[in-house]
Amino acid sequence: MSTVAALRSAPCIARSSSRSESRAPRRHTVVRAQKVEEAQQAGGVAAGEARVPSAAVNVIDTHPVPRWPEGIPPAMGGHFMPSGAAAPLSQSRGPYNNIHPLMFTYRAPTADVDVTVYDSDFAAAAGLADLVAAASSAAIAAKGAFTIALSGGSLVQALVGLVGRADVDFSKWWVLYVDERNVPLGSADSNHRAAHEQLLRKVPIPSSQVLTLKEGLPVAQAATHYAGQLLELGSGVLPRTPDSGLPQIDLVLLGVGPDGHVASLFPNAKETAATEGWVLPVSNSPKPPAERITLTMPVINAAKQVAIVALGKGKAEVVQRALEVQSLPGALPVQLVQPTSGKLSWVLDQESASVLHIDDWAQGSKKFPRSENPPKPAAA
Ligand SMILES: O=C1O[C@H](COP(=O)(O)O)[C@@H](O)[C@H](O)[C@H]1O
Repeated sequence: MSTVAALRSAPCIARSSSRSESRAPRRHTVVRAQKVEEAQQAGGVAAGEARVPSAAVNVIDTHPVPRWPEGIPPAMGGHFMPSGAAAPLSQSRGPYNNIHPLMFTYRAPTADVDVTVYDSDFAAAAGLADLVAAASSAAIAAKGAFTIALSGGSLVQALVGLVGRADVDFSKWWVLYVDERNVPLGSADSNHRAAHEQLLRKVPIPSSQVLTLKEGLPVAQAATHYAGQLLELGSGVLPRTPDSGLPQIDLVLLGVGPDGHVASLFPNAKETAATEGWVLPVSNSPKPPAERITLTMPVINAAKQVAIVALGKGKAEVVQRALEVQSLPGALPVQLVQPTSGKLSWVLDQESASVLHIDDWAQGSKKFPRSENPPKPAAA
């Protein structure tokens, strides 16, 4: 197995075997992540090898045409031939050759990814609470405030582990929404309502520090208004990234839909490809309700830390696709979540991780697409 393949498949894996009554889950590190540069320093990868398709997952070359003289990278849906080389670029001129190839691009991740598998959803909620508490303490120590962006959907149920945490200074929190449905805040469809019921009403966060959607506006105006609220926070609470001037949220908590959507960034939607703007309107969400506002992918990726929380059997398939099968860019928005300089963590439980091939990762044998992997030798 080449080092390249090993590195491509080497997020930091930890399995938790916490008992449900324990707040601090026991963890057992199975694989330690190794950054490309570290491997190069250690002589594991020749400098030229860290190119496309490279040691990093989700890399797409964005050079002008001809872009992939050695074939479409597996990250773009190309595949390996039995020799191990990428399949050659197709010359066929089918009906789809008007697709704009640069609408979606993947970047090389700059940081390690860690994946933690907890024994149960309860243990995952406790682990998530630890992760949030640590991020909160670090931010408050650094700037006296903590900004956290919450998703809706099933994620909010995993936030219950935060209730009653005496080590968290909720008075310094600023709560934003990763996405929100353009409905009244009291609606059963409102992400704010769900977060309020599960967490916000149970912890002492000042209500003025919870940034909610302005009700009753056309969706485009609602998005602009929400972006305005973020701008008004000022850089003491919400610093800007030095290079791009994007807001740097301390912690973004994402759920992931079975179709791979995160926030309200849906597969192959134009909002998912947006490279500018902080908050966008979505007027035709394939998942009801149709009208939403959403942070953009660049804002999500500018965060100091991002955690993707996927729990339960219903998430098993998308988790496996996201972590083990490269999709065409944009087809699985969760694969576009690659913090520019921040850390990315996956929080899973046994059910959502049930179809992952984690043992293969430890051997560094993961190759995309999964079906191209050689069969494992039968156990003696
Ligand atoms: O519509 C939404 O869906 C996603 C995923 O929700 P889940 O219930 O399948 O976990 C969620 O993350 C997003 O915030 C929400 O608006």
